[in-house]
Amino acid sequence: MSTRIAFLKGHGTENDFVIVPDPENALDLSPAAVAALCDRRAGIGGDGVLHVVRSAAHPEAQGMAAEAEWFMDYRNGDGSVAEMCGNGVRVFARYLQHAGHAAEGDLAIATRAGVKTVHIAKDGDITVGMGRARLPEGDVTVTVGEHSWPARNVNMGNPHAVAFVADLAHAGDLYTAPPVSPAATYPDGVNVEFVVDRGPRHVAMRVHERGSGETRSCGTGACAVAVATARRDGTDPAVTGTPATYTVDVPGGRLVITERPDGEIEMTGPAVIVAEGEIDAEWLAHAFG
Ligand SMILES: N[C@H](CCC[C@H](N)C(=O)O)C(=O)O
Repeated sequence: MSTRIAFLKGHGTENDFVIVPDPENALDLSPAAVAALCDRRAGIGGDGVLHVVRSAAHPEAQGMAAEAEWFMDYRNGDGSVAEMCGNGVRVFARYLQHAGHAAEGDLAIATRAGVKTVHIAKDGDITVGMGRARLPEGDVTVTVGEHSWPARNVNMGNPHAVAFVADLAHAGDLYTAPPVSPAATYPDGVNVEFVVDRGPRHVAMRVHERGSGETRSCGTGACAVAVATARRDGTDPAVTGTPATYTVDVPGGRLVITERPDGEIEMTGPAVIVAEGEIDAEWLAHAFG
């Protein structure tokens, strides 16, 4: 029998991930291997992979090792690398707790968008310090079939285009990436969110994620949506001097986003480890070429 590789399956508001613990960064997780793991028929299935590596063992995280012992090497389901994954950080923290590497309370996690502070609460919810949003000047345009909308360009470490629509059904089937123009705005692709109002400080969204397609939830996307909505509503905390908290309903559940007057954004939501098992290393090495 060939070597076995441990994995776990987890999700945060049904944004689901294959977790691959690899403290010494010994595995060669090629884009093809990631796509094989995420394949929902021939693999384990997931929107992405959380490769769990000690920061000191990864060239992109060594500089953060003094601050954060663990590095979330996040990959999208198509094998591409993304700067940040909000739901992924919560599930990553839950894995560290599950594996005995973290307890309730605060911990720091290294990511490609810098070190994120995480709080694991007694009630099980996890809060992530997501940092500040960047909102480059100028709207972009999102198109689905006959419909086009202006959209806010919001960067949460990764790129987002946030469009306010009258009905989430107008986003269509989201099987393919909605065209965003000018395309040059996002040379490396973009996550596209569609938003409707549900009440005061309460919205609902759908998302087409770069590298994963339509997902049931996007943590960085929910933050981008909350920030864009606060600008639309005139509740920008930097202007009002008071924090703005928005409830963001995603198809897979609910996230709560608070932006503070200093621009720092906190996201709170659930994270669940569903299963654990072993992968045949031979299969992974040859899956999908
Ligand atoms: N697809 C995203 C990364 C994952 C984001 C999402 N799953 C989240 O929870 O933030 C991108 O390529 O920027």
